[in-house]
Amino acid sequence: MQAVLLAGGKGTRLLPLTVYRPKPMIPFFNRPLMEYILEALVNIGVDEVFVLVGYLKEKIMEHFGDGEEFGVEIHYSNGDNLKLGTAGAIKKIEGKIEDSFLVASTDILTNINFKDLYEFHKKKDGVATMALTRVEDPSHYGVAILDTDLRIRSFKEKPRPEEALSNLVNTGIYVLEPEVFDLIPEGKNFDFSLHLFPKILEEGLPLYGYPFDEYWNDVGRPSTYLQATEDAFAGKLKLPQISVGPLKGNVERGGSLYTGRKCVLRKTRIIGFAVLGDNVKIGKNVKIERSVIFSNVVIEEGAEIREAIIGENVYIGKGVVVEPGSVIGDNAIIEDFSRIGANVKIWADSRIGRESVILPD
Ligand SMILES: CC(=O)N[C@H]1[C@@H](OP(=O)(O)O)O[C@H](CO)[C@@H](O)[C@@H]1O
Repeated sequence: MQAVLLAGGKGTRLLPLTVYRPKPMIPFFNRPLMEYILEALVNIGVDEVFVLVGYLKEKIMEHFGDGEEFGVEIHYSNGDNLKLGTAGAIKKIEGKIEDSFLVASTDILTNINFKDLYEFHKKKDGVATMALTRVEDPSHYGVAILDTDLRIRSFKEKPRPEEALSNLVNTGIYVLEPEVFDLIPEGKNFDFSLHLFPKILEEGLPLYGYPFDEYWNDVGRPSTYLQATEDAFAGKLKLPQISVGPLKGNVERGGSLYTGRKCVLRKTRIIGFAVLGDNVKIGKNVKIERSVIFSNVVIEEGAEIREAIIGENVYIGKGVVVEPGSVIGDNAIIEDFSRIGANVKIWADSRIGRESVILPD
């Protein structure tokens, strides 16, 4: 079975974490995000994957290589997929697709049953099937309206609240028939949601919706990334090969901890959860609340990190306070007793001198 992974986007909403890594390489429980979806596809028998790369593609190609390590044959598309849009980029692999194929974004975490989705598509026999989930606020997504046979009757990308006629939204997961290639123009910017699906509907071709109840989260924003982390600890999002459990050792009780290799923690107070990458060194009396800290980070005595994401190779000095919603880019140095206010993004490679206060706009 063949699949296509969309991995070329710039990940703007996750800046500054995407300054030096593309979104599919953002660590989630210390593994690149894309590994989870790749593994789920391999588990249902996908044996050939085309990864459509663009922004910082070398990082993805270096990590996933020819796919052997992941039990799958991986090919990468060349060229500038950013200009072509999601659907325009798949046009390039037209000649290589033999049968119905799965397409998925790489910035999502989901427990969707891909096998069931694929079988649904085969049974309905449409030209495309879009996997759908229910959300409270559909205005950030593509919204579908289904008839009783689950055929999509209308689809609107990011509608205004008054235009959103359902709360069933596009999850960025599709099954397509090779005939959709005929609808995609060559070398032109063409997007799945903005162009391809509207065109399928316009031409009166059968497009089906597959609503599912299993976990799905778009981790393209810092808040949804932290929410997915919490959901994994709560067991709502099931992560294969990763067991997340309650605190052990000399870490104070009260929160959940997941660490990579070679981490050193002293008396650390965890509130909610903390996820650490490899080689994170944490000084005495540090307080971490509902935060994710990437690899090679040092956090000195008495610092307080609340609801934040801390990039790789960051140094956090003594008594520093990082307030909720903040994101600290790779290699940043935050010197002793500084305060990073709520929702502040500290750019990669920044240096914040001691006792500084960085406030939101
Ligand atoms: C233009 C486009 O591809 N829009 C998709 C896509 O939105 P982004 O804002 O591009 O992430 O992913 C959403 C699911 O995460 C989906 O609901 C929407 O239809």
